[in-house]
Amino acid sequence: MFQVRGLSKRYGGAVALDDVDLTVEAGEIHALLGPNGAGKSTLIRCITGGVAPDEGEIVIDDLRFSALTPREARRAGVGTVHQHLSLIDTLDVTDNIFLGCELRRGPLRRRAAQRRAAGEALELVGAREEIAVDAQIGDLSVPQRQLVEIAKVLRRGGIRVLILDEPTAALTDVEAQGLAERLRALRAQGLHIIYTTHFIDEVFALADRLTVLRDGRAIVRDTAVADTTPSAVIDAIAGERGQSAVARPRMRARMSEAPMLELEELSGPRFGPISLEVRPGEIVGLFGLLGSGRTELLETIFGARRPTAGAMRFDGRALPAAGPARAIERGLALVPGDRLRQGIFASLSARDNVVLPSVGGFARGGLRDVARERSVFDAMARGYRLRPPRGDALARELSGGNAQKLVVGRWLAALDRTRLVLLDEPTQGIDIGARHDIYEILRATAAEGKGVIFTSSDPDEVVAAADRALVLRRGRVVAELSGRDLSESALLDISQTAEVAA
Ligand SMILES: Nc1ncnc2c1ncn2[C@@H]1O[C@H](COP(=O)(O)OP(=O)(O)OP(=O)(O)O)[C@@H](O)[C@H]1O
Repeated sequence: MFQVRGLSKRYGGAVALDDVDLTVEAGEIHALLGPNGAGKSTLIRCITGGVAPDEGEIVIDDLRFSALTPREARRAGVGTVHQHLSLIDTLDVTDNIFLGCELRRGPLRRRAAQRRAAGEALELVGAREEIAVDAQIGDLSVPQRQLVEIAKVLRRGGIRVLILDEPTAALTDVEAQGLAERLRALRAQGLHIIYTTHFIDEVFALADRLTVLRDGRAIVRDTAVADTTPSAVIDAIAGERGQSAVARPRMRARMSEAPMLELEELSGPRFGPISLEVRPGEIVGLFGLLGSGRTELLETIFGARRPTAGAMRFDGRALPAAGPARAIERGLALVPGDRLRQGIFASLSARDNVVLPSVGGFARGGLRDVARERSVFDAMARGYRLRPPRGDALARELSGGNAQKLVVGRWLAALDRTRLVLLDEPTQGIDIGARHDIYEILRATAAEGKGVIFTSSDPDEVVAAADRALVLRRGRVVAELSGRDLSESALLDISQTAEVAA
C-alpha cells in the first residue's frame, strides 16, 4: 500500500502542493504529470524525505508519516532515481553501485563480493549481459547509465516504492522503449512505481494510471490510462490553450539564398568532419543523442572550443575560434544544454537572470534602465508561461522547467543583436504547452531573417520545429531530411539503421 493523503506545502506565500491525494497500487506504474511549477518535484521530495509537508500524511504499508527524513524514507523502502544522474564517470560500475556503502571486512574492501553483488543488481534490471561490472561509467550510453542508477537503488534491497524523475528526458524513443521494458519487469515484481514525465505518448504506452497536478492540486487523480485520452490529458496539463497550442499551424519562413553560416569539413572534439550551411530565416534541427557530438559542434561554432580541422564562415567572413565574447559581437548566441551548471545564477532574481546579458544594451547614461528591463522580462514571462511570473522571485525558488525557461528566454531579450541562435536541447524538461510556445518563438525568430540551429533527441520536436534536420551519430551526419521527407518515422528509421550499422 502506498498513499499520500491531503498533502500541502507552502513556500512563503506560494502554494506548491494543495491537499493532494495519490494512491499507487503494488505492481502499478503511476505517471505524475503537470506543467512546469505544478508541484511534481515538491510532491516527490515529500515522499523521498527532502521536504517536510505542512499538512497531510504519507502511508507506506502500515507506517504513517507526517514528514519523512531521507533516512526514514529509505528505511520504509522508498528508492529514487534522480534526473541528474549521480554516477561518477571515472569509476567503474561496481564502484559506483557501492559508492559510500562499500562492503568491508575490517579495513579491507571486499572487491570480489562487491562485483558479485553488482552483477546481481544489474540482473534485477535485466542488464547483466549488457553491462560489465568493471566497465567505466564514462564509456556507457545514457540509457545504460540509467540502468546502473536503478540497479544501484535496488541493490539496497527492500525497495517497495521506486520513484523516477523524468527518466526518459534524455533518451530517444527507442531507448525509452528499452527502459519501459525494464520498468514493466519491475512492475511485475510488485513494486509501486511513480515517474514524472512531459511525454504524453509514453504515458499511454507505459503507465497504468496517472495523476495530473496543476497549481499544486491534483486536477486528474489516480485515473486509469485506459479511461482517458491523450488529448484530455494535454488539456488538463496545458489548460484551455492546450490543444489549440499543439495544433497551431506552422509558420514557414521565406529563406534567402546566400548562407549566413558555412561549415566546411569542420572537425572538433567528438565530431566531424561536418559540412553545413544555414541560411537566414532557416531553422536547422540536429537530431542526435547526448554524446553524438551535438553539444561540441554548437560550442565550436560559438567559439568556446577550437576546431581541429576545416573552416567556418559567418556572413562570408572567417569565423575564428576567438571565444564566446567575439562570437556574441558577431551576432551569435548559444543557449547551453547543461543549464544547471552553465545557465542559471541561482541566487539572482528571475528578472536579472533574463536581462543580465543585455543590461549593457539597456543602460542609459551608465544607469540600468529598470523600466525597460521590467517590460522585457514581463514579455518573456508571458510568452513562456513562466510560473510564478514574478521578476523578483529568486531563480533557485523556481521549478526545474521554469528555471530552464529563464535561460532560453534570456536570448529573447538579447535577440535584437543576435543573428544566429544556437540552442542545445531547448525544451528538455519544459512542459507541453510552453514547449509549443518555444517552437513559435523559434519560428518568429526565423521569420525575421535570423538563423536557428537547435539540437534535440525528440523526433516529434525536430519535425514540429525544424525546416531541415541533420541526423547526427557519433559526431557525423548520417542523413539530412527536409520537406516531405522530414517525418518522425524517417528520423527514427535512420537513427535505428545507423545504430545497427555501427
Ligand atoms: N525552495 C523553494 N522556495 C520557494 N518556492 C519554491 C521552492 N521550491 C519550489 N518552489 C515553488 O513551488 C512550486 C512547485 O515547484 P515544483 O518544483 O514542485 O514544480 P514541478 O512540477 O516539479 O515543475 P517542473 O516540471 O518545472 O520541474 C513552484 O511554483 C516553485 O516556484
